[in-house]
Amino acid sequence: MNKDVKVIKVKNLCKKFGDFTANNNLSFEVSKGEIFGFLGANGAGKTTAIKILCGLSYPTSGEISVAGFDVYKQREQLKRNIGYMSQKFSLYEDLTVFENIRFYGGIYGLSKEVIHRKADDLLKKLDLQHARNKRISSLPLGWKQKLAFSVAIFHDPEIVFLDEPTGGVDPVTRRQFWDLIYEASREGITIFVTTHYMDEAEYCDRVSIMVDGKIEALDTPAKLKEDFNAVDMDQVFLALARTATNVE
Ligand SMILES: Nc1ncnc2c1ncn2[C@@H]1O[C@H](COP(=O)(O)OP(=O)(O)OP(=O)(O)O)[C@@H](O)[C@H]1O
Repeated sequence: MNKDVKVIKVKNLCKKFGDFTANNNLSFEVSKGEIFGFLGANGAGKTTAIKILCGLSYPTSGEISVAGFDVYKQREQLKRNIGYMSQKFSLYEDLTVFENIRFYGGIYGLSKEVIHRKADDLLKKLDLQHARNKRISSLPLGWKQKLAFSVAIFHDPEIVFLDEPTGGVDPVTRRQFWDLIYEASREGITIFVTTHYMDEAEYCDRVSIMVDGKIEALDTPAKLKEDFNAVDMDQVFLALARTATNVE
């Protein structure tokens, strides 16, 4: 990780839907190659913030740049320099493995030659050569997710946004998925990930925890555990949720 290079800069981000404030004055920075966990209970405001960081929705106010691009004025450049994967939006089930790779590679403007070369390398790395011409719908969920992640970074983006990428898969497959995340991070890709699995929160370099639209804690998992006198991230998370309930 290169701590000097900040690839995400967020200052006083607010997002309102009418009278309701979904993101309340968020400020944070993410370094190049960092694995940044973006946690919060259901409805805390994570997806709202991710949509803004991906250039899909405008903030109500705040200064935000992603991969060096302004989220108000440079949305198209921003989108070309990021990758995105979620549990819901992922690969086309009716297309084959290779057709999906070719489709996404084409969207990002990669040439036919580059797509073929990189697809060969990718399928070899994932040990999925035999599945090249199989429809996505016929693959196990764990393979789909690894493939979806690899496709999301196929165009070598600066940052990849992962919105609950491992929902519904078993712990062993999730661990393998995280090996791919570590590898991408070592290659300099910044990882911005949301998850409801607290063991995954432990794998992050830093974690922010949002409660009711506000970031209530942000640090390394080790420091958060120390601050909250907790044995694991589950306890940290619960302590914050409890504080929020008491305030109400
Ligand atoms: N377009 C919208 N109009 C009005 N309210 C919205 C809109 N989008 C989101 N919200 C509200 O903003 C709050 C935050 O939603 P958001 O989807 O960002 O939460 P989340 O942390 O991603 O939750 P989850 O973990 O369930 O995905 C919720 O109360 C939601 O109902």
